[in-house]
Amino acid sequence: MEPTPESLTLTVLGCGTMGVAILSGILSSLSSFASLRLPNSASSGTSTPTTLLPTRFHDASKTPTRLPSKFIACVKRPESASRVRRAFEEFTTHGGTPPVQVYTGNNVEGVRGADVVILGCKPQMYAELLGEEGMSEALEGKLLVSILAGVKIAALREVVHSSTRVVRAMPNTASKIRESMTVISAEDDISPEEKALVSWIFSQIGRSLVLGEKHMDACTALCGSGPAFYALIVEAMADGGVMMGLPRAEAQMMAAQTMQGAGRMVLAGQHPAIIREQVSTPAGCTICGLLILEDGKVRSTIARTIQEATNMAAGLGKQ
Ligand SMILES: NC(=O)C1=CN([C@@H]2O[C@H](COP(=O)(O)OP(=O)(O)OC[C@H]3O[C@@H](n4cnc5c(N)ncnc54)[C@H](OP(=O)(O)O)[C@@H]3O)[C@@H](O)[C@H]2O)C=CC1
Ligand SMILES: O=C(O)[C@@H]1CCC=N1
Repeated sequence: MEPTPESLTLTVLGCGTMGVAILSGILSSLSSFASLRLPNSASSGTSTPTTLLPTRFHDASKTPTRLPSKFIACVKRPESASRVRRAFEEFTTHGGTPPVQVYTGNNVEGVRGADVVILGCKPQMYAELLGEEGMSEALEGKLLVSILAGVKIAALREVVHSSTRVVRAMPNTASKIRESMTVISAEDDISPEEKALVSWIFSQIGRSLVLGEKHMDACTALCGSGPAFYALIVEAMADGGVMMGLPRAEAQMMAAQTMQGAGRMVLAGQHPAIIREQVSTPAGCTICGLLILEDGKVRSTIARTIQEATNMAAGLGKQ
């Protein structure tokens, strides 16, 4: 994927589980864009974003003028570099160009080559990474998008160059299949073009919305940790099916597809309480099951799970 004059280089500084998920989602989005491009636009030598972008969630009127088309991933260990390279193999171009350049132990170089940097290390490590010799200069004038749980914009600003703009985003592992829910938080120093770029990036890999930073810890619990919580519920539903004689694989698929269906009905505008009432036939089996859930305080347990995970998220990243 050759960069064009309008294109940007995106570096993921600390490319582990989330970095790979985000880059895979973006690469997958860009490859479906490439396959959708009209022949004459492909031969014109330009890659100006058009409404042909295959984004389910992006408002085309807010497409930034420059989009990422070159990618760098920074990791610490050589074995991670091999894992990251393997993860992106499927996006290798016909000419054999690797879709992502992987840097090991050379963060400053990776950031120097970037226009936009996604910070994807563990929360406790940001000061070490951003404090490396030469890093402040490498980040000068650039946009830094932190996906770190619990680390505030003000804390990040303290360790970067004064001209670096900092945005927070909280995506989840479903970025990889372009079904993330990402919450973005930015302050007043971020230009409309930069906001559009961050929204574009995360709308390639799912839905995104903007909220004030005071909500970020709750969003971390709900969106960031959410896949783990829902996975536990899917397992529990499947276990119930297995208990009643269903084969495991089929029970798991039924549980996951039914969860997706319920979620999509809510996204389509149905209130969860209406969904619940419509399924609950008088004297039927659904109301019987719902009462068991209420007896087990499942509603309160799940709500308190978000409460506790939010409190925990708030404490992450403390040195
Ligand atoms: N996991 C999740 O579901 C979510 C996580 N987050 C946040 O995303 C961040 C990353 O999480 P996750 O992807 O799970 O973590 P990982 O541990 O999988 O990834 C961290 C990455 O940072 C790299 N790294 C560590 N030290 C350095 C260094 N000195 N130089 C360069 N790279 C370095 C690691 O490289 P190496 O492998 O070589 O050690 C690794 O690739 C966290 O801050 C977390 O709060 C947010 C939403 C969801
Ligand atoms: O558990 C964690 O700390 C990270 C942040 C959100 C999801 N995983």
